[in-house]
Amino acid sequence: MDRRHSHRRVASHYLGLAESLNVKTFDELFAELTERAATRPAGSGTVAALDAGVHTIGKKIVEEAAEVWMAAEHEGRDRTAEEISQLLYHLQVLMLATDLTPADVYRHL
Ligand SMILES: N=c1c2ncn([C@@H]3O[C@H](COP(=O)(O)OP(=O)(O)OP(=O)(O)O)[C@@H](O)[C@H]3O)c2ncn1[C@@H]1O[C@H](COP(=O)(O)O)[C@@H](O)[C@H]1O
Repeated sequence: MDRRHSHRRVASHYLGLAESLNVKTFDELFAELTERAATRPAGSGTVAALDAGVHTIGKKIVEEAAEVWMAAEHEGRDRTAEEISQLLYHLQVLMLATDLTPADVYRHL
């Protein structure tokens, strides 16, 4: 099975789960980003980040991690939660760029 077909299968699986929930979970966001990577819609920030490559994505992760730290020390719970969501997003972009799925990560938790 080629990589693009595999991405579509994963996306289809996760998008099915997302329909029954009111908030986006980690797995649902991953499904959405997987679909973006496979279909490459115009204007997608995810596609732009993937095209920029692992080095650029990695720098963004470091930046977002610092913003999480600063928010936690100085900006309160809501801002911290928002920054964590952005960090999770960029981690997922790195997972896609390195061909990792949530299952690959979960097996280490
Ligand atoms: N959850 C996110 C998400 N979190 C963070 N980000 C990106 O990360 C950036 C983080 O913001 P910063 O506060 O660091 O702002 P910034 O420094 O001005 O950002 P940059 O200009 O440096 O990218 C945001 O501007 C977004 O580009 C996200 N981009 C997309 N998503 C979701 O991912 C899905 C796919 O998005 P697209 O690929 O853009 O269609 C959609 O559901 C989006 O809601």
